[in-house]
Amino acid sequence: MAAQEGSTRRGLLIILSSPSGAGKTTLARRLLSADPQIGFSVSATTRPPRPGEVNGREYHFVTRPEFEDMVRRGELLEHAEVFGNLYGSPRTPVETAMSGGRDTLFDIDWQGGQQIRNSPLGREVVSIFILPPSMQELERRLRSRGQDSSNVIAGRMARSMAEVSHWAEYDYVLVNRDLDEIDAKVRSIVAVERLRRDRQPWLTDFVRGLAHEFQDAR
Ligand SMILES: Nc1ncnc2c1ncn2[C@@H]1O[C@H](COP(=O)(O)OP(=O)(O)OP(=O)(O)O)[C@@H](O)[C@H]1O
Ligand SMILES: Nc1nc2c(ncn2[C@@H]2O[C@H](COP(=O)(O)O)[C@@H](O)[C@H]2O)c(=O)[nH]1
Repeated sequence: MAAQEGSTRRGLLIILSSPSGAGKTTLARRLLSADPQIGFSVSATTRPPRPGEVNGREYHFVTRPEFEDMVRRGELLEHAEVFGNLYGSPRTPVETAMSGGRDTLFDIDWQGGQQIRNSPLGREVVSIFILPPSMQELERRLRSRGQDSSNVIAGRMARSMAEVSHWAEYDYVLVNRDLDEIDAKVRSIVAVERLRRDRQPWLTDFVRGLAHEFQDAR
């Protein structure tokens, strides 16, 4: 029987990083609603919830001791301290999705990106860094989000170039000027990455089938 297209592909790990406020969360929501093959990695964090955030949807909100227990038990694929809070990506949902051929989207900082890239799962990583069109626009976006105090916004702006300094570690780097434009670019990246030869293991059997057919016809 002919090999089935996509039958044994491992899911991609799509990592989005950027300075805070450049638009990762907004972009992630768009991608997830447009593509049912992609699931979101819901991080654990010790940060308190923002208005409207729901436990288990945006984040798993945990205490510092609970987070440290998760680290000790090896339950996190990566973890890092960002803006004074702990954040980490739970391992089990990602591994389950990967082996079921479903892709996972991460909204994580450069430290998390580095850890996953350097892990045994690194082969399946597609990493995308999002730049703001200008620092002035970045600050405007942080303010317009209306969810952080002036102090928090000042702290995030102060650390923004430290995050940007890791841009060259990523496979793709995009400037988020227009949401429709960047959304289309990210979707193209995902589509092309799914088509890489090493992500289509069924092709080996398919080509073997072509060879048999060729022999039989001679
Ligand atoms: N292309 C864009 N043009 C104008 N506003 C945008 C654009 N992209 C995102 N925004 C707005 O900028 C604000 C910050 O975006 P978002 O929360 O997605 O950033 P983020 O990178 O996820 O930040 P954080 O790292 O803090 O979670 C939001 O109010 C969002 O609506
Ligand atoms: N290394 C990780 N970074 C993470 C994770 N989840 C989120 N983040 C990053 O933290 C900052 C701040 O996020 P916010 O929701 O408090 O604005 C942002 O850069 C996120 O990408 C994680 O699991 N690991």
